[in-house]
Amino acid sequence: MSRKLIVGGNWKCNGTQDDVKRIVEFLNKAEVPCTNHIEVVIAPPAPFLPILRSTLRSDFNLAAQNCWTGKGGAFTGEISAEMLMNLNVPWVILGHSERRTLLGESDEMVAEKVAYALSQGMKVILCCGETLEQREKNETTMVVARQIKAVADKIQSWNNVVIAYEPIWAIGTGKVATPQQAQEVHANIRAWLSQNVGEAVAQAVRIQYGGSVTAANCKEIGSQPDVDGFLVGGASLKPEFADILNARISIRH
Ligand SMILES: O=C(CO)COP(=O)(O)O
Repeated sequence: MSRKLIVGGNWKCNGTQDDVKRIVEFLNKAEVPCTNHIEVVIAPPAPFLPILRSTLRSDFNLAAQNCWTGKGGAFTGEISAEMLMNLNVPWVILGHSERRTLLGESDEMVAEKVAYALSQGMKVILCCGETLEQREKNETTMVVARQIKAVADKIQSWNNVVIAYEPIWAIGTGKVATPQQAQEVHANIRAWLSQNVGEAVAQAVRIQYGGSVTAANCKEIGSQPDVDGFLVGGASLKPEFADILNARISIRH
């Protein structure tokens, strides 16, 4: 089955207004030869969403990096899915390992967020991934399955969900997973979905790889059959992000 590629740029908690101008400039100039075959989703820090909405090219979409578990209200510091929809921000990244580990988001909380965002018509990039210690103990498959099961238990449809496999040991470390390591986990995620949700969902859900992706290493990882794109952190703030968008395409098409 052919799945449309999806590449995300997760800026995390980085950038100033000047950086935004500079980044939008190179994004708007980037030549992406075949937007029919690739979806691009940019996730700036929340305060910059409106300026990106009005200055970023319209064929690139926007994502928030988090949202609340339910309807907005007395939740100081939070952002609701309704607000994001109101701002024309259709995507949200949920369950990023930085939020799981630094802010204590549990599998259940992430699953609640995913279910609520979907109920409001949003599209979700659901992150999962193991620590180095878990990988060394051969727990990768179990950990990733547990993270995905929590969500599977709470949602009816996977139509608007993309999974991002981001091994924690590869995030921001320069230590990228080998193409074989990425492919193995992606194939295991698909096998889990096939057994527990259904074969059609397993074949249709897109799975991105994230963790130290650069223009130099993305071709090899992206050539794996179960890798449907990337979630890029550090390199998404640099002009090389445009090369990542193009590099992947030249392999499959
Ligand atoms: O966490 C990531 C994307 O969500 C990956 O970050 P880096 O590309 O900086 O390793």
